[in-house]
Amino acid sequence: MFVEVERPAPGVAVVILNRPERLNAMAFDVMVPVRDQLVELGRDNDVRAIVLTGAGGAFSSGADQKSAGKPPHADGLPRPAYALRSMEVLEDVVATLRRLHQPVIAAVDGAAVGGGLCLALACDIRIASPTAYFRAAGINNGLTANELGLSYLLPRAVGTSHAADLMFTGRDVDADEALRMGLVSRVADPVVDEAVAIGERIAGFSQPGIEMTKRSLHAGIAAGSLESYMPVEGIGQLYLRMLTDNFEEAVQARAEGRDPVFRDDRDGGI
Ligand SMILES: C/C=C/C(=O)SCCNC(=O)CCNC(=O)[C@H](O)C(C)(C)COP(=O)(O)OP(=O)(O)OC[C@H]1O[C@@H](n2cnc3c(N)ncnc32)[C@H](O)[C@@H]1OP(=O)(O)O
Repeated sequence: MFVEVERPAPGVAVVILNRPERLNAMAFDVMVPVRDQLVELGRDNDVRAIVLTGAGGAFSSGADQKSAGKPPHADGLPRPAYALRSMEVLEDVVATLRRLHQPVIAAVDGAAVGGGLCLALACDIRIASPTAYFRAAGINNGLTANELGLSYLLPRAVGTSHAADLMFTGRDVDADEALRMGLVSRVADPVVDEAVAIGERIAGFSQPGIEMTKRSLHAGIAAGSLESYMPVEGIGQLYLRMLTDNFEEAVQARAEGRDPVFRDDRDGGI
């Protein structure tokens, strides 16, 4: 199996790209099962946070340049249509990461190159090991550096100046520089343990609170204007306020000097 799923702590699943001999390159027999596993975990209400990582000291070296294999349902297609199907498989993984209810934490060790960088960017949180490095590699391959949403995701993560630097130069960014530019939020060793600890913390909060926060975060990043967006965000806050007692519990717990215990089922759901 080129994909492993582990459950190291309550509420936390770890999805591991597992083809270390190719630095977890994104062949179809890796990425189709990754997509399927993510969809499966998205339907599992006991999974409150997901960690995405790679086996053997690499996150992913991007598109498989040796033997990517065949995308599903592409037999007999002319070359341009075949190429489109191939991209769609990889794009679907990026879109799935974003669509999941649960926050996804990329735990990057070693290479996050080309499509591997895009996978990390599609996650909600990125953390790096001290030996992680990142490269927008399209340009190094004589192509464009626009792939799998990179030109959407990267400027939103690090700003246009850093994004342009990385996309036009194809240079490597090490973990410390990635931290400085905001490409990752932490450098930690062992990186997966840190990611699981973040997942456990997330799993302790209100489930709809976390889900709504993920929705709001990404809607906010993509919103056209602050003034049109604030009411949308506010409705999310009110929705939680009206449908749970969590806010009252948080205030009460603070007054009593204890940790709050959140319950999300006052009205038995919607
Ligand atoms: C839509 C998406 C588009 C894209 O993703 S475009 C980007 C595609 N990816 C790349 O251009 C990266 C290609 N790989 C590299 O540049 C280097 O690798 C690295 C910098 C990532 C790592 O270098 P080092 O640490 O020296 O390792 P190593 O000896 O080059 O690789 C170890 C084994 O892994 C295989 N491998 C590495 N990357 C890929 C890949 N992308 N596709 C298939 N195999 C790969 C190699 O060949 C080799 O294997 P062997 O020892 O048998 O020669």
